[in-house]
Amino acid sequence: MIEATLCFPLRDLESGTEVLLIEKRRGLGEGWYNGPGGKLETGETPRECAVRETREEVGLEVDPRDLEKAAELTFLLDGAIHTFCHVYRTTQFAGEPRESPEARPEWVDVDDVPYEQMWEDDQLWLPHVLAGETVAGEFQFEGGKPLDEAAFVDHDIERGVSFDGAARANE
Ligand SMILES: Nc1[nH]c(=O)nc2c1ncn2[C@H]1C[C@H](O)[C@@H](COP(=O)(O)OP(=O)(O)OP(=O)(O)O)O1
Repeated sequence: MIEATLCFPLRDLESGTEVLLIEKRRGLGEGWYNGPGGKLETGETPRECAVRETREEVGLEVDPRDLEKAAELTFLLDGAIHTFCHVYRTTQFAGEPRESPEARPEWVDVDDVPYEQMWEDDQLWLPHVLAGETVAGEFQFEGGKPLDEAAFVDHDIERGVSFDGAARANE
């Protein structure tokens, strides 16, 4: 099982709230929009991974304490857990987004997210994450690897979950 993260930086403008998305240039979901993120490295906590990936992919500095846990997503492929993903949002960050070999960053109005150019499951959970809610979701894919070529067949979503338990405070 792969453990991974996604991070959604948010900024408030007079015109509304924007989220920093990336157009992914390589790896799983290449060519699609997502948040900065990636796989945990050995010995790393999910928060540390989200901070590192956000720095590596778009050059923003985030303090792990400013990351708000927004979702836990389980992606199953042919009945087995393929990826467990920790999702964070933050309104606190330093620096200006810049391109990297992995990602092209783009600020997007939260009401104008390009769901048709994203993982099919994103439209089911990301609107809640961007609205400040918490989500636990399970998403089933079928048809063999890789996950981004498999068919999205079923899902189960719980909203308003708590991630504040002592054991999970640092996740
Ligand atoms: N169904 C799905 N919906 C979604 O929104 N993001 C998904 C997803 N399945 C995987 N991801 C994300 C989670 C994680 O951020 C990323 C993992 O992709 P990769 O395995 O290609 O890792 P990356 O290459 O981005 O990371 P590193 O290799 O660790 O730099 O894809």
